[in-house]
Amino acid sequence: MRSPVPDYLDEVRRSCADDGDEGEVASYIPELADADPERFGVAICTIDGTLYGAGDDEHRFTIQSISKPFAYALALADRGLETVLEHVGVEPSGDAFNEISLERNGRPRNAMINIGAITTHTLVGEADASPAERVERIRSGLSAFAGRELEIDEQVYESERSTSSRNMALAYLVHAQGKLEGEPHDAVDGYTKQCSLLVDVRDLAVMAMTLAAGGRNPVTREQIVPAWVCRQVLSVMATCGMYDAAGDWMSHVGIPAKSGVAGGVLGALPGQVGIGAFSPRLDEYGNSVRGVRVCERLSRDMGLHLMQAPEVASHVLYGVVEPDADADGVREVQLQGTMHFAAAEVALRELERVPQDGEPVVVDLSRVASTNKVGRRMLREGIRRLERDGHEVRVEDPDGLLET
Ligand SMILES: NC(=O)CC[C@H](N)C(=O)O
Repeated sequence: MRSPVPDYLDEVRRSCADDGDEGEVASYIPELADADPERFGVAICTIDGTLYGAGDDEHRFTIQSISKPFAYALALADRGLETVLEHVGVEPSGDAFNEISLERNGRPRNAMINIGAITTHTLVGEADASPAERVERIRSGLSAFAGRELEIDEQVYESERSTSSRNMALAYLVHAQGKLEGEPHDAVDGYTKQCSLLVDVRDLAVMAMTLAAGGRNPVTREQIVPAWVCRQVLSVMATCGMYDAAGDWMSHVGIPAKSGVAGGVLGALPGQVGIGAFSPRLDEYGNSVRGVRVCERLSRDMGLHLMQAPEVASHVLYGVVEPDADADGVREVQLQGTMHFAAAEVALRELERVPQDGEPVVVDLSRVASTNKVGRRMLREGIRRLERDGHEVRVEDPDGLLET
């Protein structure tokens, strides 16, 4: 059998291209104005590292603002949440990406808009790192997310550097507020290099899936940043990733995402999928028109909205064997599925129904696919209480789920 997924992705790409060619290629960075507006690629990466691509999926473009969540991730990993929060907030700005969005205490509102991203750039690496060391930490860190060595597009870098007065003004403003580490000029120069890293949509899909998989690159299997960092980054992406269109995006598409002015869009759905899309024409917010369309289609077709309530709790119980129905007369509670808080609560209610007759009980976990920390703790506590009530409890746990 040939998997239908590539055919589906091709079809999505084609229909999103057919839906019109609105939007304008970014031109405030002179080099970007030369981009071929018809280029259009899309890729998705699954949690086991399988990659599907369609269209111009190997065409390289500069990452631009999609570097922001990853630089934020590295800053969090290198300097810790507290230090990063002292310099950059986590509130949506509702403003355009290059606005002066400062809180009253002088802190940029979030790390997804330029003013916050330039500040975040200076927090990557050791506190006393030189500007060059910082850029290299970012280049190699983003490469680890992508699973290959990324390079800077020198032409785009030079082009943006020659027109970066606005970013320079933003950096000086943060500096004046005492929230910028180092010199404004170094911050903007390094940030511009960070934005000039070259990627294709396959890279974006892997980078997105790494964020969506708690920091483990699904292809290289390397743990790039701790899981708490990804949770923080995805939260800020969900609320601030699409600039002033962030609320509309979250309710409509429901996937934490980030766009860049070169035309890239990255979407990361926790635990499920990483999406990369690219097409240079931008809408009024600076988001790729076709990239946005692709994400809308994928979300709608595949049920990827983050706030779509999952069906879980009703399928926790595989069965209960009453003692008289079983030849050896032992009560058996058979569980299945994924044991997180809601599922374990259902399981505990079933254990609560076991009569206090001092008879042995089997808790069968052989059909349980996985547990998280909370699910494990709750099940262990249920078993402890059954034992305390005088039951001999045998736990069938062939995969050692309760031991980890
Ligand atoms: N939205 C973007 O992608 C902006 C990134 C660009 N390098 C800038 O700072 O203006």
